[in-house]
Amino acid sequence: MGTIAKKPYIMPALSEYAEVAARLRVDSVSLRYQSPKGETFTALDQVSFEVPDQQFAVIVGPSGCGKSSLLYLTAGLNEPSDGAIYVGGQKVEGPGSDRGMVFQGYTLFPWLTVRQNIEFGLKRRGLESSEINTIVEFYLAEVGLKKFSEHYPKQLSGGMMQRVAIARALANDPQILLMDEPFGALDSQTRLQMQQLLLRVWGNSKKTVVFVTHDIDEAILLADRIYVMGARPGRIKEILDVPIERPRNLEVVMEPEFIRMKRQILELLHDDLEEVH
Ligand SMILES: Nc1ncnc2c1ncn2[C@@H]1O[C@H](COP(=O)(O)OP(=O)(O)OP(=O)(O)O)[C@@H](O)[C@H]1O
Repeated sequence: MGTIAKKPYIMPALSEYAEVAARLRVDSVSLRYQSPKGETFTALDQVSFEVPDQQFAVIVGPSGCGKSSLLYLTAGLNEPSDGAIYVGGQKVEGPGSDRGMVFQGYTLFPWLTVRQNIEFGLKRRGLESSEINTIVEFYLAEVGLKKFSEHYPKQLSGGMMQRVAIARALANDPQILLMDEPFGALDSQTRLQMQQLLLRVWGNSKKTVVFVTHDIDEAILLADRIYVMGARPGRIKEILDVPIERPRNLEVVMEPEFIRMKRQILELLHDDLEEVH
């Protein structure tokens, strides 16, 4: 008797840690589509993974493995048949401004100028006009479009439009940026420039990014971690950390580690193709 025991520090359960540390948590997500004939097609089967805060996650996989479906579910544009997705610990139950989206098709409002496109979400959120101005000026400079602020989308190149889309998404200060083949429609030169721009902007904003691509070079150049998917049904086959130092420039493709990873990913994708045939 006598000494009063100090109240012990109780460690949060592991799952609580996971929710705090993981900006995105995909928990046993399955997605089934119904064909017009009533047949069920499993697009995603029990997919589970986490993306830690501030990480650049890249999803690669063969065509039809469910990469876009996964992003749409995370965006809240579709609902999983089973399982759940959490962003910042909150279950996704519909679209929300906590998730910024940049997709391949140019999704700018054609009737609004570059400036108006970027400020659109900020106005809707009711921010003061001086604050809106500061944010818009910052992101115009970030993506190098200050001189084009009064242009309309049809006056811009594809790369410039995607720069506006990135600025617009980041201006809303989302928890996570979802990017579905954002550079897929660009010529190879512009694509390389956009990759460097994105790395610079991401380095400054340190947002969590989930980026879908077919391009293995692009995946290794950008990612902290690569999620390799397999098809039929869509699932995560392998999660690979990219142990290449940042900042990364185009020369990185010559590094032995880059070549080793590229070979590893190609083998994983090749296995998947063989499983189908
Ligand atoms: N609305 C839908 N109804 C039925 N099936 C669908 C629907 N949307 C997608 N699918 C199917 O689900 C699977 C996954 O599609 P998804 O577009 O997510 O794949 P993906 O990996 O992004 O493909 P890609 O790389 O070719 O864009 C495909 O087989 C596709 O045909």
